Amino acid sequence: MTATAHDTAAPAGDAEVVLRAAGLEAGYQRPGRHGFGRRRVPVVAGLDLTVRAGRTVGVVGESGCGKSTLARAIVGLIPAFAGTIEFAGTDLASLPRRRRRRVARDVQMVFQDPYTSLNPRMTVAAVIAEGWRVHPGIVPRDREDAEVARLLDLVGLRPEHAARRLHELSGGQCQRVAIARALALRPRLIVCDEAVSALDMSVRAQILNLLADLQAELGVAYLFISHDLDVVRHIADEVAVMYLGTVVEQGTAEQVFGDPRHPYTRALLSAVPSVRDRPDDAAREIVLEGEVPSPAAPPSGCRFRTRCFMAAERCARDVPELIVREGTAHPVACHFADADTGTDTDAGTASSAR
Ligand SMILES: Nc1ncnc2c1ncn2[C@@H]1O[C@H](COP(=O)(O)OP(=O)(O)OP(=O)(O)O)[C@@H](O)[C@H]1O
Repeated sequence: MTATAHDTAAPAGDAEVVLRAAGLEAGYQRPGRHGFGRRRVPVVAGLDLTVRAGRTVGVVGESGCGKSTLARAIVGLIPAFAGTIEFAGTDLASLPRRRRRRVARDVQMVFQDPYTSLNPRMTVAAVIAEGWRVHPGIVPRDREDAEVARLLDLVGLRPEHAARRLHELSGGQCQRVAIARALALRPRLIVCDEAVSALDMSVRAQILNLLADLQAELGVAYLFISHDLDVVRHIADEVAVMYLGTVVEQGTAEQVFGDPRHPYTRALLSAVPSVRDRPDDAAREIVLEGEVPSPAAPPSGCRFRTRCFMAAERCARDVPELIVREGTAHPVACHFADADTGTDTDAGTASSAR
């Protein structure tokens, strides 16, 4: 792997905002109590997030914390229950379905498994051109073959690949096709949901480098969702740490990896010393006990408190806002974000503070 994206990137604050989610709630419907009616379960709950033009925001968190649900809400696969998803000045969350579909071409998604997200029996050319049927006027019909060839070249495939069917390609080649398909609509933002997780290490590095090159060339922004901190460390300019449907810490990659302030971020990073900016300084491993609680019955106050080694009485009462606090340089949703528990905490094991 080459230099990480944020080694060379310009400061985050100066680029235009392409996506801003505020107080976002999204999730699923479940049968109501005693089997009557249906009730909404907000898996994403009051989430704030900003993505700037041409930048990459990595979203990390344990399995089940709502990363995929966030992705699905942003691209419009599921509706928002509340809050806003402002994209280039328009609130996508409040648009009627039809108009939303029109804006949708600007926000594309690449899924983890191209074999299930795309039709393996279709030719590569048909997969790439499919979006042009839904959003006519992007490429004239008589220019489509040339545009497919250009997109294939862009993602490192040969023109001959156009006639092949997806099931004839390797996983890495399929993911390149999925990226070409997303780029075919000339989006400003691509949501990558575990887009390299199913790939071998060497192919993974190739696809990450491809994404970085495409960003430098086209200025596309990525919301890059991954449970793999090493991958996010490599590709992200900024990092948002998610726990039980909310962002608990967000900052530049240097801030989050070099000076993690939320106890949940500290616990995640302590398990992967290779991603720490200052590995010598890292706390010994903080073992998080238990699982992420059900989004249907989240803890009161701070959602992380039931697994937190720093939890106090106040945490059960007051919801901590995601704000820059005294002693922190970036937003953290913890009442005790300024407490120094860095190297020598008594936090060998997360105690329960129920
Ligand atoms: N279609 C669905 N219907 C009901 N609940 C769902 C559905 N999809 C996800 N959930 C619930 O939403 C919560 C978050 O799931 P989500 O897949 O968004 O998390 P994640 O962080 O992406 O985890 P993973 O990396 O394992 O996919 C989980 O409690 C899950 O059970």
